[in-house]
Amino acid sequence: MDGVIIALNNVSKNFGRRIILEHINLIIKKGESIALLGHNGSGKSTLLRMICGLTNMTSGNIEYTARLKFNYVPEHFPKIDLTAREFIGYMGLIEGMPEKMVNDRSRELFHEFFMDEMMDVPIKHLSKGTIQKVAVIQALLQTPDVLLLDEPLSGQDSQSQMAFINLSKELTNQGVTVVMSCHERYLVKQLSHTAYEIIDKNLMPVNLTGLKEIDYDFMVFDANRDKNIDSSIMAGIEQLNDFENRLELIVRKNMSDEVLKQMLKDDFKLRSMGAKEE
Ligand SMILES: Nc1ncnc2c1ncn2[C@@H]1O[C@H](COP(=O)(O)OP(=O)(O)OP(=O)(O)O)[C@@H](O)[C@H]1O
Repeated sequence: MDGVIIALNNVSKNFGRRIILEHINLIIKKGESIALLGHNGSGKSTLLRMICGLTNMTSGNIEYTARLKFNYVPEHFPKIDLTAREFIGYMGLIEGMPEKMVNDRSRELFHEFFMDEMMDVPIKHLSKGTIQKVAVIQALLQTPDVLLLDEPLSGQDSQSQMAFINLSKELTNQGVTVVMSCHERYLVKQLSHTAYEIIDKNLMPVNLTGLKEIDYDFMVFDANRDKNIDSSIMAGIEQLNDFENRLELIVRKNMSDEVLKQMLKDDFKLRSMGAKEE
């Protein structure tokens, strides 16, 4: 088939006697962006790791049409003493890049991810979302053929999520294939050409046109440590990002009025509100 670089044929994975993935078939094309959805523990990371050979499959096979350079960004990254700049510098040198090239490229990437201020902070003191950015920056120092990302958007504020989505589009335009696991269902249509959901050990295609029908609003409130969000509006909140000084809510549009009224009634102070950018 045209442009196919990886084909998973009937791939299954067991851990001990537990079946995690069963008879998975998946075609991956050059320059494609694929999102993997699925609840916690459904097997998204396992699938990503099998694609790049970090985890063995129990049965089935994976065909690669060429020798591919993979970069894999795990969900969890060790909390080390090195600063983000030092770490990226060492990784670039290990990859065999000239020092100037590493410095120029990393400065550019730190800037794109709003990390100029944090380059010299030891990684162990950075938040989960920021550490995830460092891992992504490392993976982008040299453009791979296939970039595998485990939940790159979790813990990121909306601005960084958008920066990441734009960067990911640039990469796929350059012919890089991006496969990522993602919990942010509302971002999938902007992020990916194709999406699958792992349901009951199987890979099911997600209808992206269907996802388009859900519209979201974006609300930012001042953080209020003394208050909890009322359980009656939780069903309308697609995602909640709790930052030190603010609370970001991605809200289903049809429940926006209800969510806003309840939040104001509960003394949360609204900072800004708008339609979620496409
Ligand atoms: N090395 C391992 N040994 C045994 N069980 C494992 C191992 N790695 C993963 N599992 C189990 O396999 C299942 C799938 O895990 P995986 O990390 O792939 O899920 P996930 O969809 O990425 O989850 P999350 O969204 O929480 O990151 C989980 O039940 C997990 O506990």
